[in-house]
Amino acid sequence: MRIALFGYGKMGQMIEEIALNRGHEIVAKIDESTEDINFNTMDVAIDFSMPSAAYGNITKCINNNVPVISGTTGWLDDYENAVSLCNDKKGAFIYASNFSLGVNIFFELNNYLAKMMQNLPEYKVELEEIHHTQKLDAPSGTAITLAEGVISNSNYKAWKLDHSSDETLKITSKRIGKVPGTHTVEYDSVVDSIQIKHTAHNREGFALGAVTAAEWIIGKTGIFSMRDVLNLG
Ligand SMILES: NC(=O)C1=CN([C@@H]2O[C@H](COP(=O)(O)OP(=O)(O)OC[C@H]3O[C@@H](n4cnc5c(N)ncnc54)[C@H](OP(=O)(O)O)[C@@H]3O)[C@@H](O)[C@H]2O)C=CC1
Ligand SMILES: O=C(O)C1=N[C@H](C(=O)O)C[C@H](O)C1
Repeated sequence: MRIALFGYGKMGQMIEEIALNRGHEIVAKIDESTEDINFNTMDVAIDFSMPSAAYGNITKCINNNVPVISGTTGWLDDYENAVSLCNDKKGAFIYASNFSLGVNIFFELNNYLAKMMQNLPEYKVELEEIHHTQKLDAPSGTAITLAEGVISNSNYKAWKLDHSSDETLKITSKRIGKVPGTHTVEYDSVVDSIQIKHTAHNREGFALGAVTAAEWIIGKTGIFSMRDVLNLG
């Protein structure tokens, strides 16, 4: 498979290593906004760039009939526009806030736990995410997906960074050293607490998931998720 990398930073480089090990070819490494891209050379594009760049990269790929996998976070105000464009152009697109197998299992666990807790008002739920100090967005995309999972199974109407009320779910973001990504969901009551936690030890799981998604999307048309790729139901 001929892969173009949009974004050749920490994730782009890790994806390159895994893709080469799986027998793929990297045909472009794009690290800045440019008009000079030959879309005919690529079978699939993988975008791990920057919040300000992702939407532009994704739309260019869709407009040039290239299936696109995006893991960039912090651009979701434009997600529905990307979906509309992809549907209009009969393209193929996957966004995931987190491509790792472990986190996608954690998402399922979070939804299941939220359903069990939804009629237990004595427990108050909060989320925490910890990432490296270079991260540009807060809260993390993964924390937003977790919050959406809690919200869709509870009376909360929205999430809020660093604040909570009866209506808003609190997300705390911490930026520490080189932490690859740690997410915790905690239900706390006067008598006890229940915590579920995912800790990434490195970036390999994210990168392997993105390459797996790129392999999976070839030949397909539509908007997909990691649930589809991993066949999680
Ligand atoms: N979904 C998931 O599983 C994961 C998502 N992420 C997300 O992926 C994104 C990238 O993370 P990471 O690799 O750690 O970040 P880095 O900062 O290490 O890399 C981002 C790269 O994008 C480049 N870039 C800047 N502008 C453009 C552009 N217009 N087109 C293409 N590339 C551009 C930067 O170049 P320069 O330095 O020259 O500006 C940089 O090399 C983040 O949004 C992060 O949150 C990260 C890990 C997992
Ligand atoms: O920026 C990162 O590094 C990560 N970003 C993603 C997010 O915002 O959830 C995924 C992972 O946690 C690493």
